Amino acid sequence: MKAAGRLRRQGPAAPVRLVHLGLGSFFRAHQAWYTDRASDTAGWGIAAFTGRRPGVAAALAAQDGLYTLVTRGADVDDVAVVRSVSRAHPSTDHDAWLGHLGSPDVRVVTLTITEAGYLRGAGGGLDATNPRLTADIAALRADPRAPVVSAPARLVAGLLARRSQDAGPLTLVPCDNLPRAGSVLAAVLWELAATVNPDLPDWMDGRIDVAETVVDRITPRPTDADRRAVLAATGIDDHAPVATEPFTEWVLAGDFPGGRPAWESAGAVFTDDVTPFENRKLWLLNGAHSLLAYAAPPRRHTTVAEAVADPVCREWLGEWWDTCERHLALPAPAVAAYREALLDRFANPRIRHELAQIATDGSQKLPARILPVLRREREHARLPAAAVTALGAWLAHLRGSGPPVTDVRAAQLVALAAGSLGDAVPRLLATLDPALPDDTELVGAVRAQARSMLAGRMSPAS
Ligand SMILES: NC(=O)c1ccc[n+]([C@@H]2O[C@H](COP(=O)([O-])OP(=O)(O)OC[C@H]3O[C@@H](n4cnc5c(N)ncnc54)[C@H](O)[C@@H]3O)[C@@H](O)[C@H]2O)c1
Ligand SMILES: O=P(O)(O)OC[C@@H](O)[C@@H](O)[C@H](O)[C@H](O)CO
Repeated sequence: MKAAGRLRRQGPAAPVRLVHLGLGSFFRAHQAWYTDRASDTAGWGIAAFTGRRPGVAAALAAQDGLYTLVTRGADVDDVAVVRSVSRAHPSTDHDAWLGHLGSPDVRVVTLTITEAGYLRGAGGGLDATNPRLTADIAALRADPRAPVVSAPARLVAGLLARRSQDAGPLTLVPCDNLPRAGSVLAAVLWELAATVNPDLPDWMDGRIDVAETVVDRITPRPTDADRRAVLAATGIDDHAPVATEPFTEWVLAGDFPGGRPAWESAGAVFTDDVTPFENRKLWLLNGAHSLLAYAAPPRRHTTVAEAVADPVCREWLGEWWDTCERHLALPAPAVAAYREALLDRFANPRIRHELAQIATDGSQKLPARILPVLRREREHARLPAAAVTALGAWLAHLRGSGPPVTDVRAAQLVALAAGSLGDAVPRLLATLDPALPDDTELVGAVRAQARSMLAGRMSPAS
């Protein structure tokens, strides 16, 4: 039997001019893919750093940064090697991080650190109660080169290194599913910079830009089956393949004073205002995902594709999308086309997107995906059934329905969810938005929904 091959680079990697933090699956299916496909890819190599665990960095480093992207259509796979990652580093390689951020060659930093990684507090600024963050602040005050762990502190450490080298303008591009992720990042970063070193924000002004962006490509966590599929298709034993869907979108707004790859040559769209795209994506796609993540497991579904094959789940989606549509500033035919395409994307039988993965960190996701539409509806005195279903299902989830709770605030949320449902509902809604418990009609409806789910009344209809 022929031995499996390994991925190796033939020529030199592109020079590092981009840095990425959060070397996970989505970055490899999206930002790295756009950079690989850009017309000037030869001039824009990426140094990518893991957020926490070193595994992917080690696997990629052993393959010279190369990996296979499997683009999984409803019928067939397209398999291609992505070459834009020039260096893959574990998060612990702090000297490499400071070296790249301090380099005048580096002009852009992209981020996928999850919604929780921004360490926002209730008011939108930094979560000053986060022990990781307070430890990082103390470390940076003592030594700007001290190894720090949280994403905002790593960025501030990198900016201190950049200032010491007078390395020129830099644009940060946060690619997480957050409304106005650029503003969110700027708020926490400038606040943290001021806390660590009072002179730093002045230096950052005018030198550090933060772009706004909308990213879209459904990319489930890779599995051993993906690795076997790549081996069967190519004869290569890729230790870090990623499988994704054919659809992809990247909308950006930013000046990029230090330059950037010609991402538009790979299909990215540059605009002045991402808001209409952002609302369409976060509400219609991510909102629907979160609705299904909590409401579909009690009907014994484990993936998005299974859920959308169920007429009851599709009816929830239809209700949710009708509700969102009232508040989208896009022409009706465009929204209709997006909805139709979304149903096909969700139904893709060859993308195994686990509802349990999407259910992670609901405390961070629901405020971005469900609450903006809910608030707009309440302003018109309407009680949107699909939003109530999502919130009731989340509450039921925190009381044991569906997959185990995985959330940065899991311990607190599970404790708040215990006891009488009547007390638990306002307590939990307050964690999403302190104003919600005052809406007695909403509280009553969410309570009834959670009760009905916990009583099993939403278990399989047939
Ligand atoms: N997977 C998708 O379909 C998709 C699509 C659009 C946007 N996104 C965004 O990308 C993010 C990552 O998704 P993924 O599929 O790559 O996940 P992943 O688990 O494959 O990778 C996540 C990366 O983020 C790092 N990370 C996690 N928590 C962190 C923290 N608190 N601070 C710093 N780094 C942290 C991890 O170490 C890892 O490198 C999502 O949370 C989402 O905001 C994902
Ligand atoms: O990646 P998360 O954890 O923020 O959310 C899970 C999914 O809703 C999300 O990844 C979507 O698949 C993605 O946003 C599609 O572009």
